[in-house]
Amino acid sequence: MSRDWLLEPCFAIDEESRERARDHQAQLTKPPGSLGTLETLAIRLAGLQHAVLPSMQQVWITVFAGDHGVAAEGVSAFPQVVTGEMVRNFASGGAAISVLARTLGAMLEVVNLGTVNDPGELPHVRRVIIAPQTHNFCEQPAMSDAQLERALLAGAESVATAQAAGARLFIGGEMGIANTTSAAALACALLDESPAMLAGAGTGLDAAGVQHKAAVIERALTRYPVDGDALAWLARVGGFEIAALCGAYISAAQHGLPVLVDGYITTVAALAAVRINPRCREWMFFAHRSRERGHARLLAALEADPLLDLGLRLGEASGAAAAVPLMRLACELHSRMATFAQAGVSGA
Ligand SMILES: O=C(O)c1ccc[n+]([C@@H]2O[C@H](COP(=O)([O-])O)[C@@H](O)[C@H]2O)c1
Ligand SMILES: Cc1cc2nc[nH]c2cc1C
Repeated sequence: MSRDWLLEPCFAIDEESRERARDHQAQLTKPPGSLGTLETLAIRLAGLQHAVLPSMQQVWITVFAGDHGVAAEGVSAFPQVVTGEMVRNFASGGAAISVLARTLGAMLEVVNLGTVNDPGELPHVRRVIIAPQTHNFCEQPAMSDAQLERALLAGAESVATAQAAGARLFIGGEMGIANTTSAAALACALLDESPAMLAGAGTGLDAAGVQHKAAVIERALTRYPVDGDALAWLARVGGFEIAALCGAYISAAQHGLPVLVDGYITTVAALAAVRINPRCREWMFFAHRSRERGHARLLAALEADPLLDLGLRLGEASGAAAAVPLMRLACELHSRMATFAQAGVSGA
């Protein structure tokens, strides 16, 4: 299986639509710039969607789920069986993201990439079982190159389905017990940062638990050569769902579909995607600053200014879903407000 597709160029941004959207904003009945980020969101989206009046009606959410061998190191507050149990909960409509997606009228897909207690065939769950879990990366690389390529491609497949369904925004979420350990290890490798800076409480570790988690990451990282690109590090310490998100972000940018990045783990996947194909950064919006320690450092590395800061640390695309109404409001204001001329209001 090839990975050459990851380096294909990203879709062109329509600068003319973006500039016409900027001019349009200047004519709306408000002091210029007074709607702040609600203005710049609409202007950026115009360039990305190739439309002076962008739309945020059709939103697609994929939650990628996978289990992690490093869970055996006692790095999560919850047992590993929760990953598979939550896949079932996503499917039956009881999870936070199920409620959020229904409320937003967003399409929700779950991709099971491998869970230790496999919930089997379920409605709205696509099965791309790579293995029951990754290897414990303290002992051996988390996955083989072939497994990495399969996971990256699973992300691209979700983007293709989203686009065929008419989505104007792609949201990726994740579910995987111990995946904050995997994400932190990957971030430490990519940013040359210490585990103490980037390892946090995850699902709810206490201070001693976080210290243990940082020590596990420290020990794991010393197993591997210091060099290596983002793909090498994804295979060494990543997760199936993190790799799938990375593939989705790159594919979305290549196919002209803007993405809204969720929380800590998804931001690490976004960082890996940008390292692999830097122009995909232009297609990313960042939803929120997670409570997880290190997220601010990751956002800074991506020069990202997230829309919300609500103290969320759930994952499963919940923070991104919470930011969708703001993106919708930005589009509605942009396309429905009266201009000074239409309303007979005097300009400055
Ligand atoms: O997205 C976040 O910012 C976030 C922060 C902390 C935890 N999580 C979620 O919690 C799970 C991983 O936590 P842990 O402690 O098992 O590594 C995983 O399913 C994530 O979706 C997510
Ligand atoms: C219950 C539960 C739900 C989640 N959703 C995303 N990560 C999660 C982790 C746990 C533990």
